[in-house]
Amino acid sequence: MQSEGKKRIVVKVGSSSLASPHGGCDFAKMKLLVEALSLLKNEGHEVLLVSSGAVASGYTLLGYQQRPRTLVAKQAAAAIGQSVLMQSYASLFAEHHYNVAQILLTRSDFSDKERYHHAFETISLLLSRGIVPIINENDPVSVAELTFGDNDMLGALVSGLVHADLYTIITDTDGLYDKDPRKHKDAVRIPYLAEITAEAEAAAGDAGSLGTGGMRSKIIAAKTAQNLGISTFIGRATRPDSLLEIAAGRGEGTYVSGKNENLPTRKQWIALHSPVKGQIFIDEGAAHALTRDRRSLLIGGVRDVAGDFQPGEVVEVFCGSQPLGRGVSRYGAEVLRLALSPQQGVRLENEVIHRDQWVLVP
Ligand SMILES: Nc1ncnc2c1ncn2[C@@H]1O[C@H](COP(=O)(O)OP(=O)(O)O)[C@@H](O)[C@H]1O
Ligand SMILES: N[C@@H](CCC(=O)OP(=O)(O)O)C(=O)O
Repeated sequence: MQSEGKKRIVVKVGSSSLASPHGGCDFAKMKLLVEALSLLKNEGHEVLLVSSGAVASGYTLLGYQQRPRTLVAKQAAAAIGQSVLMQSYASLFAEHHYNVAQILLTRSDFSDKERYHHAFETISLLLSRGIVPIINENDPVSVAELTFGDNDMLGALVSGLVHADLYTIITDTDGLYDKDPRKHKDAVRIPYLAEITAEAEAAAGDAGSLGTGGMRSKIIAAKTAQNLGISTFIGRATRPDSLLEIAAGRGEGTYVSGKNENLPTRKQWIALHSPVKGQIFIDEGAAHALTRDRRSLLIGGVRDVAGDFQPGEVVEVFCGSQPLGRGVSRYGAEVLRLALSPQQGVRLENEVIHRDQWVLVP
């Protein structure tokens, strides 16, 4: 538990803020970043770093002149660059008397409930011992992550996992502009977003030469964090005290407010990570009970069942063609089908989905 005014902050840093434009890591940029992170820690905040830059730091050592395009070359570059990054972080943090730990994750580590839990336990112990966890995608073994994925989303999911107070995305631009500032001189910065509108999403464009996802992936990640109840900041860290300013709400960039309360871990897993094994179709009365009255789903409101799920697996719930949310079904598909058949006369003692095991679509 953090003491009054002390925050748990996840800081995600993009390749553009760590690597040199011609490949290899930029030690001056990393030194400044580590100083800024250490100042946060000196003030008693808990800090987790989600660091990109493995591919950008490794490709020249692999013998490439430019960032490689093929998946295997990116993976090999990441394998080299990741160890270069960690060596640099370890020695730079040591100057401030802090130790670091490396955690490499893939999406499948989140969808497996046990691995998800272990990641949480490990990170929690590291934080309680004052260590700085440094997290990246496990690029050499992940497939989708390197081609479509981005660390902006990984940072949002890690922020949810550890119930962060603030998610900070450090990039080479001071926030979201109404259009890409690289292409439009008259672009205007948006300092605060209460809601991520379609307009804001449309304004956010692609990456610069070093990054992967561009501003668009940052906005999508901020939307995920928002739905998990976590506020996000997007901007630069150009001075040692930049992160302190950002944590105090005075950063120059874009703040996106978190909606409602932090979503409990169990519900985060259902909403974002669980494999969906089937569908349950319900009538309007049951839809009201679930969405408006926050009640559990009873068999009386179930109209149809699709898929072949087992008890305890996650299903999507629809009213007609409208997706309403996801929940853990207490019963398997087979039993539910028997209960829906008037000839079988099977009665169910309990609710089909308990309200504590249910999340609405955002
Ligand atoms: N509307 C926008 N506002 C701000 N930046 C934008 C916008 N659209 C596109 N960008 C670009 O997104 C880039 C940041 O994304 P990216 O290169 O992926 O960085 P990182 O490596 O930090 O993840 C900026 O350099 C900027 O040019
Ligand atoms: N995991 C990859 C980075 C992927 C990524 O999202 O990069 P960026 O857009 O710079 O945050 C790496 O370390 O090179």
